[in-house]
Amino acid sequence: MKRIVLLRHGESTWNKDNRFTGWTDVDLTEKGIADANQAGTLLKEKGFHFDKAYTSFLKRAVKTLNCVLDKMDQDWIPVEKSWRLNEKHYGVLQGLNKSETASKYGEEQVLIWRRSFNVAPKALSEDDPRNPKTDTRYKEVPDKDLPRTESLKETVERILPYWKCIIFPNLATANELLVVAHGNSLRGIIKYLKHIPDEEIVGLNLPTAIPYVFEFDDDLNLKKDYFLGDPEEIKKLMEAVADQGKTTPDGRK
Ligand SMILES: O=C(O)[C@H](O)COP(=O)(O)O
Repeated sequence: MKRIVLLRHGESTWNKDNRFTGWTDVDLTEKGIADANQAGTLLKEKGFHFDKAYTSFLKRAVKTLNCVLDKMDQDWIPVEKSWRLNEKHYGVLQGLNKSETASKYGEEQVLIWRRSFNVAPKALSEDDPRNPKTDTRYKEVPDKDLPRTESLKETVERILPYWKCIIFPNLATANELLVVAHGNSLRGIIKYLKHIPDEEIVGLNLPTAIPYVFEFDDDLNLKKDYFLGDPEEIKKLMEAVADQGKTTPDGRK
């Protein structure tokens, strides 16, 4: 049996503030660090031994990975970072509060921006200081590949070459791989792995720092997938993520 664990980063400062983040490079909160440490402890308890780990160019994912590996005493394993594992680019929504955006444009519209497959938010203008072309970390990436906004479809299109050519082929020799990334970049990978139809992906919300295990047989066919943790608790966490796009995200009337 071979396993790949997908892990969304721990709580970030903009998760806490309920802001659209995308490619903005915000840090983990104290809680986010604690969440990441807890995920590492759980993975260690469950006996995982990763051959290699992958993460994005964004510090909330990189730091989560570092916490996890430290808790597992596996700091030494090879780690590869790729811009292709970055979060979905949220265009001009980046920095806006999700509830305030729902009050202004409606919850339905925010759901489309957050969870639909085909719709992308309005793109950053070329002269916007947040345009990734001005960020030195992406200097090796051809400008045509650098997003100013993305739908989930476009996010999947930039991730899949990396998944198919770099990550997945490793399972031929490795037994266990870890991928630490983001809510929507991981939704894209999960959609691909589980053949989730476009119209059903809207219902998938990933909680922060909960390991999601994918088991493959020796012919690399997917056999089983499951979250590590209490199913009731995970369901509540997923609902809370979905509710972030409501006008009253904490359930107040
Ligand atoms: O970019 C973001 O805002 C988060 O990483 C994911 O947000 P979402 O759950 O609103 O897509």
